[in-house]
Amino acid sequence: MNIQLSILGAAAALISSFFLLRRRKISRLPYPPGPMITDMPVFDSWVHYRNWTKQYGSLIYIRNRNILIINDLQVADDLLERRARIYSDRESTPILRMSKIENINWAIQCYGDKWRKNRRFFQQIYRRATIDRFHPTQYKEVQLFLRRLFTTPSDFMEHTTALSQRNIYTAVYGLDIEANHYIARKTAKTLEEISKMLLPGAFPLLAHLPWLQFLPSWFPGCGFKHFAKQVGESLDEIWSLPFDLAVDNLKYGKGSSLIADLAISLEHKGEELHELKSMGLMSALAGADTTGASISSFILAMILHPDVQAKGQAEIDQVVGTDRLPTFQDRKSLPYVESIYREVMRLYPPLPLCVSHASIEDDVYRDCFIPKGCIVIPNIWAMNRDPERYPDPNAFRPERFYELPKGPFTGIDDISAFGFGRRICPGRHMADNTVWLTFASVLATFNLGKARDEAGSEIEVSGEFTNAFFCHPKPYKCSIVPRFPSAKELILAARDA
Ligand code: HEM
Repeated sequence: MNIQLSILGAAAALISSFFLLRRRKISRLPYPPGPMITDMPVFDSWVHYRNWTKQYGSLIYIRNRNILIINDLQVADDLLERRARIYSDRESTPILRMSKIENINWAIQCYGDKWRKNRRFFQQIYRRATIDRFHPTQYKEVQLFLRRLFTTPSDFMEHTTALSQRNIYTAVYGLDIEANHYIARKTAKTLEEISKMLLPGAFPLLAHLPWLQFLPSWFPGCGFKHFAKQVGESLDEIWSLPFDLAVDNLKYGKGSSLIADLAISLEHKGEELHELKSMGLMSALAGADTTGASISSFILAMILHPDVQAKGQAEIDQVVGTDRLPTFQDRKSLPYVESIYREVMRLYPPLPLCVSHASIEDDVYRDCFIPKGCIVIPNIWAMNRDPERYPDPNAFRPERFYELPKGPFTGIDDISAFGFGRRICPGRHMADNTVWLTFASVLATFNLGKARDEAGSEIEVSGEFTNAFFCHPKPYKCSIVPRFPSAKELILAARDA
């Protein structure tokens, strides 16, 4: 017995000295090049990060903040996909810990069993094989969107927000929730606040003086404590409120829903019930703004590129005709529309800096040392504008996908707007369907153009985007008119479809 113990002890000592020696050896390697930054840029940071490439290359390490910025798709693929075991963690900052939102918002949960269970549960609902279950909701909501565009075209931005929110509330909770509903407003506000917490440079004082978190909230400079607490309470509320409504509706015979049906079947399983509620929360939180941003960017792109719009419309007229709306079955026959979709997602990724990943182990890449605990920022915006991969990268040119030898219908994971590796967006099949169907249906029925002022002159569109965590067009004006007389009938007839 004693001999066995000594052998085990010797083996353990050998293994730990091996790892110690290895760490010493690899930590002598240089870090990837990069600047020393006191305050990280908060606005247009993806542009700043891309501009650093000229000086430091596409892999940039900020040593005093332990932040790695990836500006290149190949590097993202090498690290976040192929070494996903190392790079699938999230950073747990003091502000996030204070808000206690990690417990139910698993998009920011650390890589571990809890996150794994939540994600597995979520994926069962949104996996590709069963994603068609959402088609009826998607048709219904897109048709409602068309009718609203027809009735009050100048409110198109509100209609876009409503479409992306309603799609989730109807599909998951069976609730008829408009954008001005308390739940929708609270969710949008909470998301805005959480995204503030996720910005690398957003709480500079706390980043420099982390011990401030232990002082009371009335102490000068500690207002962030109150903010964090209030975000935690808001999140709790939107975690429960729509869920309770959906369950009550089922109990009192007012209608069933995906989430309520599952809740009944999981009634006595506490942990799974928790995951179910988080599934609903995460759908609303992660799914609405991102989808809305893509649709808004599409409308803007069509105004600015009437030639592209006309080509998309011509393809639909030829393949679908003018007496019905496009369906998912038409998708594979509409390569130019697909190319428009891919180009919108390339140029205007709603989350230009993805959601930061973090590493759980020391690593060596291209002869450089990347330390454990490193925050990894995938700069999707820069990757999608890489001139080697996309010549003339700032031009909106769907032909770059249309003219590919294999055509535009490559896998959904080729759209790098959805992130990477084990953290890749698990709602992407749902998002892909909603966004595509909206683009195709709008092209089929409306002409989008610049609005005109009272004197009849075109109102210029700035083409500006928000520049913090989310990237979506700033408010702009637009003219939306049915393409031909029978388009009006098509839009209104869809009510009974
Ligand atoms: C156009 C629409 C969408 C875009 C561009 C988008 C993009 C993203 C991105 C970039 C991430 C981070 C991935 C990473 O860390 O590597 C993400 C995560 C996530 N998305 Fe989406 N998303 C969209 C729609 C949706 C929808 C509709 C849902 C739900 C139905 C959803 C649910 C989630 C969840 C739960 C996560 C967290 C995943 C995790 O941390 O493991 N997203 N999304």
